[in-house]
This record gives sequence, C-alpha cells and structure tokens, in this order.
Amino acid sequence: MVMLRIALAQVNVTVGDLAGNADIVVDWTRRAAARGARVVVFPEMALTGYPVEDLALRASFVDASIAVLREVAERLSVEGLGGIAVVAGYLDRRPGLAPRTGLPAGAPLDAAAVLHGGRVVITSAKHHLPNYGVFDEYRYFVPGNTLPVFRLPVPGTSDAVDIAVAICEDLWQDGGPVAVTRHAGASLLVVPNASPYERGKDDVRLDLVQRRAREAGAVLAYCNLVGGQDELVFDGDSILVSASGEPLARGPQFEEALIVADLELPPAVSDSGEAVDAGDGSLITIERVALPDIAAPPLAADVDPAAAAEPGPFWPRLDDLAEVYAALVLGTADYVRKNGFRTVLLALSGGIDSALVATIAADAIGPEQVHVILMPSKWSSDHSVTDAEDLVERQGLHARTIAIQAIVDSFRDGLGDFPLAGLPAENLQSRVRGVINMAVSNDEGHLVLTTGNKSELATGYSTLYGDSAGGFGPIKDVPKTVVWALSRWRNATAVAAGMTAPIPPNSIEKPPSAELAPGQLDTDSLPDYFVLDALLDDYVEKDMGSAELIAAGHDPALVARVIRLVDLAEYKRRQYPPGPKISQKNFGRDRRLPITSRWRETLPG
Ligand SMILES: Nc1ncnc2c1ncn2[C@@H]1O[C@H](COP(=O)(O)OP(=O)(O)OC[C@H]2O[C@@H]([n+]3cccc(C(=O)O)c3)[C@H](O)[C@@H]2O)[C@@H](O)[C@H]1O
Ligand SMILES: Nc1ncnc2c1ncn2[C@@H]1O[C@H](COP(=O)(O)OP(=O)(O)OP(=O)(O)O)[C@@H](O)[C@H]1O
Ligand SMILES: NC(=O)CC[C@H](N)C(=O)O
Repeated sequence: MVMLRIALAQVNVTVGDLAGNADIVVDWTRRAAARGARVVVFPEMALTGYPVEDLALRASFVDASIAVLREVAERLSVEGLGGIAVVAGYLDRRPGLAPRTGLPAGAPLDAAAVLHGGRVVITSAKHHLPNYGVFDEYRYFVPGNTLPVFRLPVPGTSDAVDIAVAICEDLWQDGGPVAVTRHAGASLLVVPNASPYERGKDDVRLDLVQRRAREAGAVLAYCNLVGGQDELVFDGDSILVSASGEPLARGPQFEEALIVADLELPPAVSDSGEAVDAGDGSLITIERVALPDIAAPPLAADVDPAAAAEPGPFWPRLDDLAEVYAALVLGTADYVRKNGFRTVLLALSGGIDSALVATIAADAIGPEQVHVILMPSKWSSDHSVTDAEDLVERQGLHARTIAIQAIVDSFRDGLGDFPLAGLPAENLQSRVRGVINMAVSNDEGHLVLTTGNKSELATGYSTLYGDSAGGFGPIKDVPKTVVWALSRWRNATAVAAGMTAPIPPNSIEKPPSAELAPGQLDTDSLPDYFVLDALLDDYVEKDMGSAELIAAGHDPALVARVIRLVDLAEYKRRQYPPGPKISQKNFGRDRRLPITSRWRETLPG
C-alpha cells in the first residue's frame, strides 16, 4: 500500500465570476499544498459556478471558461504548485451545435479537468445528466463518454496511484463511470459535486457514496459546493469513504473548508485504455494519462509530512432544525452579498413571520445591516407594536415607524366616488406598506425581504404588490409550523449559549393575524396550521390526488377547499421573489405547474 494525502476544497464560488473563482482555486490549492496534499478536488463547475443555466448556451461564456481553466493551470505552475494534481469542474464544449437549440456554443459539457505541471492534462464530462426536480441538464449539456484515469506518482517511492474522475449525478445513477472505475482498476474515485441542500439529503448522500465506493472497489472522495445561488443552497458536507464504504472523513455543513486526509491505497498496476460497457446501455472509453513526478512546494511549518493513517477529520453534524436554519441564513447571506447589496429592509409587524425573517437576516449579515419599518394601521393591535419594538431591542436592528393610516385615508379620499371597502380596502393597507418598503429601498439601497411562509404561498394567503412585494423571500419554502419550530429552536440555542433570546416569546405564542381588519385571525380564512401543513405536505410535496389524500385520512371537505386554494394561487406564486429551497419540492424550480389550467381534482363518491 502507498500513502496519498488528499484535500477536498469545499468552496463558495459565484456563478459567472470566472476571475474570482479562478483566484479561489489557486488560493485553496496553495493552502492544500501547504498541508502536504498531492491531489486537491474542487466542486463541480467550480470555475463557472453552478448552475449556469442558459449561460451554457452562450459561446462567449464557454470560451471564457475554457480560457480561464488554462490560465489557472499556468498560474498554479508559476506559483510552484505544478506538482499538485488539481481536479476542478468547468464548462467545456464538444464541436458541433448546442443540443436542440442549434446555438453556436458547441455542444456544452459539464466538465472536469485535471491540472498538473502547468497544463490541462485530461478532461472529461458528466455522463449522467440530471433532468428532474431543480435540474434541467438535457436543456444544456450533452453527456460525457469517457472515464479519465490519471496516474499520480507517490513522492519518495517508485509507486503511483490510479485516480478516476466522475461528476455528481454519475453517482446517483446505476452504471456509467462508477461501474467502469472498477474495470479500470483505479484505487481512488474523485467526484466533484454541486448537490443542493434539502432536508434529510445528507443521510441519503452518505448511503449513496458508501454504496458507490463498494461498487467501484475504490476509495471515494466526494467534494460538494458550498453557498447560495438564487433559490439553491449548497451545503458542502463533503465525504471520504474507504473502498468498503467506511467513513474516513466528513466536512462541515454550510461553510467553506479544506478537508485533508491521508489515504492508504494499492499502487497502480493496470495500464490499458479501452471502451467498456458502462452497464447502462452505453460505452465508456477509459482514457489514461501518467503524470510526471514534479516536486511539491515546502510544507507549512506545523504540518507533519509522515502518514497519519488515522481516519478524520470529522466535523460535527447539525440536527434537522439547525441544518434548515443554517440553509436559510447562508441562502440569504449569499443572495445579498453576491447581488451587491450590503443591507436589507423588511416590514416588521410583531408577528412571527417577520420576526423570524429579521432574525435570519441579522444572523446572515449582522443586525447593524438590517433595517425594519413598523407600519401600524387602524387595525394593528397594541402588541403588534410592542412585540416589534421588543425584537428591535433584543437584536439591535435599525428601526423606524411610519404610521400608514393617513396614507391609506388619503388614497381612499383621492379615489373620489370609488367605493373602497371590504377586501380592496384591507389589501390597500398591505400595498401601502409595499410601496413604502420599495420607496425606502430605492432611496437607501436596501434589498427588500418578503416575509411569506410556504403555507401562505401554497394557499395564496398574501397580497399581490403588498406583503409579497420584494426581492428575496427567506422563508418562502418554510411551512408555518416549521416557522414556529425554528423560532423556538433559535431562542433555545441563544439561551443555551448564555445570550438573549432574539425573538419575543409573545410573537411565537400569539395566534397569527394579518391585522388587515378588526379582530382578524388567520384561522378565519385557513384551517389550523398543523392540520393545513400536514395536508399541504401530502398535496404539494408528495403530489397526492384527492382520492389518495382522503385515503390518507384528511377530511374530505378540507381536501376540496385546500386543493382549490392551492390550485388557484399558482399565479401569485409565479410573481413571488425567489427564496432558499429547503424542502424536497419548493415552489419555483421543483414544482412547476401551468397557471392557466382547467384540471381540477375530483372528489370521489
Ligand atoms: N389567474 C390569475 N392570473 C393573474 N392574476 C390574477 C389571477 N387571478 C386573480 N388575479 C389577480 O389577483 C387579484 C387577487 O389577489 P390579491 O390582490 O392579492 O387579493 P386576494 O388574494 O383576494 O386577497 C389577499 C388575501 O391575503 C390575505 N393576507 C394574509 C396575510 C397577510 C396579508 C397581507 O397583505 O399582509 C394578506 C388577506 O387577508 C386576503 O385574504 C385579483 O384581483 C386579480 O387582479
Ligand atoms: N403593522 C405592521 N407593520 C409593519 N409591517 C406589517 C404590519 N402588519 C403586517 N406587516 C407586514 O406584512 C407581513 C404579512 O403579515 P402576516 O400576518 O402574514 O405575517 P406576520 O405578522 O409576520 O406573522 P403572523 O402571520 O404570525 O401574524 C408581515 O410579515 C409584515 O412584513
Ligand atoms: N449537479 C448534479 O448533478 C446534482 C444531481 C444530484 N442528484 C444531486 O442532487 O446531488
């Protein structure tokens, strides 16, 4: 057996920032080299960011991606890092026209390259293209048909190790690069990934990585992206397992990290390149390249070059609520930062939705960057003001109060004979708040956060151009019952750490109300949220039809009412801003339904 020190660089790159992402790859390779690593793995499409969506169809962007890859290889060599094998994802092309569109970008490839000795020594492309859920990869890419195997000399020995490369979805489907890795006799399979977070997915990934390592008969190094990209949040959580599936190291969730580990690997023996039945009806050609032995740069003073053949490191795991909260914070922080904002603004009502959004924002970018406006109307309760003030004091946010009644009244007066009453009058209050938010945003440059939760989005319980107006919706994928659970969890976490609970307990405990009419409660229009969320979970997430919902024990009258609300609110959801996905099926990229549709579920009997 020979020892190889590997580093997984789970980094936070930005879509389209080729120069910035190139700097990240060079910088983290430098860090990995200082810790004695001979091979460094970066995430899928690390140089372009992921997903690039229709940028893949633009020839100028593909050209720039290919050019920056070569520049990074040269820069690494110039910096004395040419002896480190760097595996990084980028966007490439195969000659020809883009699939189906005929655009001149070539046939785009979700590609990975090995950089060594100042050169791009071998490239490959993702073989299995995901085209479900949030992924649309048949729209952009053509599949890869090679398995690259690079032979890396082990320093101080005459041995070398054979390392194969597969990309993300290649692990999720049977056959393909994993199967061919065993045939190729590679002892290490490195896998760049861009796998978005959703609840419970970390356990699914660990099982998957363990199973594929056993199938490949190789140590498997899974390096995942970190960071927010519009509605997706990548959680990192990179994993290293032995060829028998035993965990060797596991990275942190929702933060950048360099995971460095020593691997004991059998030395390389085979050297044939051939086309192999990939077990999925296709042929994959094994392409081999032997890398020259290039001296590595000196180690950092405190690094032990000798093999420390012990498993690790293992970062602590987050529990379910901690994980969800971290996803919301990272998704919000990165949306703000990557879109060039420094501050956010939201309307603070004293209710739990805006309280949780304010808390997420304060945790994401710091309380001094969070601006809130209290906008009481005629129907606002006393506690709406006192609870909002309590939150501001607990967290140290920038707050101002703009009473809206005079504006609402003068709007009504300005309409002359138009009879503004009932629902239009109620919604006007919400719309006045939306207009004020946007005016302050225009003047002071804050990003406006919307406060709607998933239960409200599902049922259409929000006002168009009112409380739904804004740029980013941090809790749009969080059901109301989880809003409460997260709020209690966040307070308990603070108290356990000897800090002030950030959310006023009264905001958590009081019954929810839109306060647009006297004495109004959410339960006047909607069922109890625990009953509603259970039904929405089955209808929205699990796509059950009416008969299945009733068979699952939901009240038939409620099924009929809620299905109707959900179906009719599609137009509202389409106009809602993006927000971080935490569920298996978010409104947006995951759940796509026609707005104009006459399909209605029928009730049996
Ligand atoms: N298929 C379709 N495609 C495009 N547009 C469509 C449409 N169907 C209706 N519309 C439009 O949508 C309008 C109805 O939607 P909208 O104007 O929002 O009004 P609407 O949904 O009728 O009322 C808002 C509801 O949200 C509740 N709510 C809950 C919580 C908080 C807040 C708050 O504001 O703070 C509000 C409020 O109590 C009320 O029940 C129609 O007048 C029409 O213009
Ligand atoms: N008096 C108010 N001042 C400022 N903003 C308000 C006021 N009333 C409502 N809003 C805004 O409208 C949003 C929608 O109200 P909604 O009642 O759905 O949420 P909430 O008050 O935060 O929570 P809950 O639903 O539990 O009462 C609020 O989150 C807030 O952003
Ligand atoms: N980028 C990808 O290929 C990701 C697909 C994969 N199923 C995942 O979610 O991890």
